[in-house]
Amino acid sequence: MPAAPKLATFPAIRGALKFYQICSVITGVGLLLLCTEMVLKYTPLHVELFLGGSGGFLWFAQVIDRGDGLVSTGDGVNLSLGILIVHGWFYVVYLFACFRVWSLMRWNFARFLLLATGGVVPLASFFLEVRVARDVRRYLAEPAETEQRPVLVVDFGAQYAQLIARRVREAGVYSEIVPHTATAEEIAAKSPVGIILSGGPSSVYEAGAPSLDPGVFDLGVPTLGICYGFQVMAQALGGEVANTGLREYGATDAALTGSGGVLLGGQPGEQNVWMSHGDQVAKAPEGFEVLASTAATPVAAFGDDERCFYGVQWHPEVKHSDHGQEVIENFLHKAAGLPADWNSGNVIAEQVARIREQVGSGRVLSALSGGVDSAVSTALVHEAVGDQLTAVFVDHGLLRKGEREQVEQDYVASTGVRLITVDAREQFLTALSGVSDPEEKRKIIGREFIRSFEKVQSELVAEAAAEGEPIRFLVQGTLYPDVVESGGGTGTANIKSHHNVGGLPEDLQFELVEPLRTLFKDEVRAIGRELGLPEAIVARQPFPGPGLGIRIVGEVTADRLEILRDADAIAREELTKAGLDGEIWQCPVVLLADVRSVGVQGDGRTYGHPIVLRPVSSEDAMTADWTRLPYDVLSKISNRITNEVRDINRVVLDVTSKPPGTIEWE
Ligand SMILES: Nc1ncnc2c1ncn2[C@@H]1O[C@H](COP(=O)(O)OP(=O)(O)OP(=O)(O)O)[C@@H](O)[C@H]1O
Ligand SMILES: O=c1[nH]c(=O)c2[nH+]cn([C@@H]3O[C@H](COP(=O)(O)O)[C@@H](O)[C@H]3O)c2[nH]1
Ligand SMILES: NC(=O)CC[C@H](N)C(=O)O
Repeated sequence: MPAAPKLATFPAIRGALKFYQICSVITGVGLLLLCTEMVLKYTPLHVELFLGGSGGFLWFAQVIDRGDGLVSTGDGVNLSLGILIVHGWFYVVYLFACFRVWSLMRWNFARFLLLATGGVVPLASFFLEVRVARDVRRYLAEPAETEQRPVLVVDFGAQYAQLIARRVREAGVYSEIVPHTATAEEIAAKSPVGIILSGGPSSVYEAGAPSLDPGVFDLGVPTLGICYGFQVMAQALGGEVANTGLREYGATDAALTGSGGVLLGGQPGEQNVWMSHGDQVAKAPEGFEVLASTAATPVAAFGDDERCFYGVQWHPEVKHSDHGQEVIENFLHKAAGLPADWNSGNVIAEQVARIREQVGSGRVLSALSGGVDSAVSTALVHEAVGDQLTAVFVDHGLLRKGEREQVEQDYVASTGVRLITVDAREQFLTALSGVSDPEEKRKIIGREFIRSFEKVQSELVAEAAAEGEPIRFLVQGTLYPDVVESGGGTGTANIKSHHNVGGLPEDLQFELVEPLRTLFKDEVRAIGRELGLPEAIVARQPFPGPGLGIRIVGEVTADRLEILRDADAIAREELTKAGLDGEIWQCPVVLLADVRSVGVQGDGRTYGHPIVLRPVSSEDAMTADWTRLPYDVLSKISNRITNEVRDINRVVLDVTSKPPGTIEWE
């Protein structure tokens, strides 16, 4: 079955259905008239209907068969001929109406051909119209019942849009992010139960600053503005935003005005909030009550209970705001009245339904790396479509020691999914030969991944001798941070092209199935546990898809890979032995292959490469800190690597947080 239509197309689908229904009735009636006209003309009756002329207002004139064809004898307007011409032309309009519904609904081509028969088979258009209207209406009505209605986070290019969405989900309410360019109609089509306007780097009064379709404020949806979003709200609703020269960055004391209203009620009158702004709301819009202020910002929070509009100048989504999560929860539960009923169980039910709808009876390949993300996405799709799924693991030669065997044994043993391993070591190494630019490496790896999946799909099709129909769907364990870092947010910079997002080739033929695309790793782990995946898989530390390829600074060669693989195995073994696996997020081991330093080993001079240890702690990989590992563990790792791994004479520790560094070196 073709892909499911997008929510944003719902208004267009409704319009197209109405147009199609009108056209169906006209075409159906036209066709019946045409049939009647033909019966009258071509059966022994041999008459045609005329308007005006010698026979009166409406009359039948004989048609004479002269042997070489039928000849009209009437004068006036030949209605029979008119019906024929009008129906012919209107059939073109009818086909267009069918095409519109068909393409918006993304039905298959056979269905279009069926709809087209409505204009040539008597009565068919009436039956088809009933079927189409029922199917489309059922589809339009379904999401409200089966899909979670979201709180939409409108992204104004914020660093923290994803963090806001995450905090909302932590409060037990489903949340999605939309760009600020979304129109009121597109937002309405998602049936949001709340809207949160994010922060952003611009100033609302500057020309070209990101703005919001003013119609969004007329949708009657409870709305909370944060920082830039607070200022957008103030400006759009008749307040004033100005640059007074007073700025606040970091920890700031805020004082509630009175009880703080619904938004801040129950919180201490004086509290520490985290600010990051240079502009401020100089005047709250009509109907709003000021709820808090700081020394530099008289209007630091406001609310209009009647319209359920609220705003705060500070960032309640960051942990540094002492009562931040309470602000978000007050907005969601008390102001907007939303229950805390979203959890990983809902995600499973919803995603399973969505996947079934998207994939239908088609066959699916799932890119399985053995990591948490792909293990969970594969398990979800397996739950949805069972044996239609085949998992594919690519051994690209950039894996760690023992990884291939682990994936082949662990995953298959615990899930029973059919797994195909592709040996693409040669292919990847050849493609990477001579390349040392990180982005170029990532793009090559992304492309070779897809080429490997394409190879498997043609082999599978050939194996099943399956009417030659290609496998169109490819499952990837893409998470939200992969999308954002690849520049997939609105106005967000491309930090690095994650192979599964920004590194995909332009000629990609697969339709992607990415059920985890809006989620963070810890949310994905919760879903994995809910699906019954073993802890050994769910708790695995992340390992990037491009593997050791982006941990060799310099050209990737078989020899360098072997060195890095040995060093990595030692670091992992010692960290596990010391019981530190649960404490760190991951510990990339990086080979500075294009760097050499002088050393002394066995009384002789060495000129070897350094290895970098990068242990990091993180909540979601969007930010990270370097992990303070015990010295004796570091010392053990360093000793073993310099002793046991050839060509390595130095081990260094990376003590950079993210930002400014990223977790991986490339
Ligand atoms: N060797 C591989 N074979 C097949 N697919 C892969 C491979 N490596 C990565 N992928 C695909 O790319 C996606 C992104 O990789 P990524 O490393 O972010 O996720 P992961 O490996 O599943 O999980 P984790 O980040 O926890 O290691 C994976 O979810 C998977 O779909
Ligand atoms: O599947 C992936 N494909 C990639 O191209 C990629 N690059 C980084 N990572 C992993 O993502 C997290 C954040 O890494 P960075 O701070 O280096 O961006 C860390 O957990 C990294 O290991 C990747 N995962
Ligand atoms: N963090 C923000 O949203 C900042 C908003 C705006 N640019 C200001 O400086 O006030």
